[in-house]
Amino acid sequence: MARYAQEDVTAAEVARQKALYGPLTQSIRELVDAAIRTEVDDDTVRAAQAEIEAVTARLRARQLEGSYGVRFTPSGGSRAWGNAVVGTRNAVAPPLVIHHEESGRAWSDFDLGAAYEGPPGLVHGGVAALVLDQMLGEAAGAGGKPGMTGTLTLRYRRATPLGPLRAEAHIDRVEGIKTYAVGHLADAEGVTVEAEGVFILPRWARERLEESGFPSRFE
Ligand SMILES: CCCCCCCCCCCCCC(=O)SCCNC(=O)CCNC(=O)[C@H](O)C(C)(C)COP(=O)(O)OP(=O)(O)OC[C@H]1O[C@@H](n2cnc3c(N)ncnc32)[C@H](O)[C@@H]1OP(=O)(O)O
Repeated sequence: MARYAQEDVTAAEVARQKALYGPLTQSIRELVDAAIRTEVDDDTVRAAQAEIEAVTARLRARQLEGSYGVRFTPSGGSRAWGNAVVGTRNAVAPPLVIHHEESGRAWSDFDLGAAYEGPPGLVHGGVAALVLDQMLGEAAGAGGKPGMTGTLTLRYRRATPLGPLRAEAHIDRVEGIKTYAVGHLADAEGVTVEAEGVFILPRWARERLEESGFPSRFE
């Protein structure tokens, strides 16, 4: 079963894999967008489907048993390459590159295309929640206070258009194992969705931290 794991891998190997899988993931994103928007004839669609199935079979020739998990590297970094928002190997993830500040701040400029639509031309509310959950969690982690989302509250102030967007978050306050973070999603006109959440270091992590120095911050 996938979980948090410590792996013995060099920085050069991580870089090699990133250079290999990053472009693969981007190609699959392009494929998803193309499948939504194509207007080619039926035979071309069927031929494309057969080719995609052949590629899928090739990739399945050798694969992990479960999901990717989160892997800690000897240098103290971590890889969450299957993550639904930032995973390097996850084409379902919006292409989010998140920047951090140790003061407990995170932000990202990104573009959401046709694959993230809810109402016509607008970002799906669940996708906005997905992005903001991660963004608030990253702010908590950047401040050295990571946790699982306990409660996340969103206010959709106005519709978010597909296209270029910015998400920002910061730690509002810390109360022991509970980190309160706030943030928002914005388009060029200003804020569209506001979020606040509490991120809690779960009991099992607290116990492991006490026992074996489980990393208390992610890099
Ligand atoms: C450089 C930076 C990189 C950053 C990388 C990191 C990125 C990561 C980003 C990831 C982002 C995405 C992340 C994801 O997607 S995380 C996935 C979505 N979240 C979950 O699945 C969480 C499921 N729930 C749990 O695991 C547990 O219930 C948690 C961990 C939440 C608490 O279980 P625990 O066994 O520890 O709880 P406790 O009973 O000892 O209580 C402890 C305290 O907490 C208070 N409480 C309990 N539950 C809630 C609640 N639901 N809301 C508010 N408060 C709650 C409780 O009253 C008590 O407070 P107090 O009475 O002491 O005051």
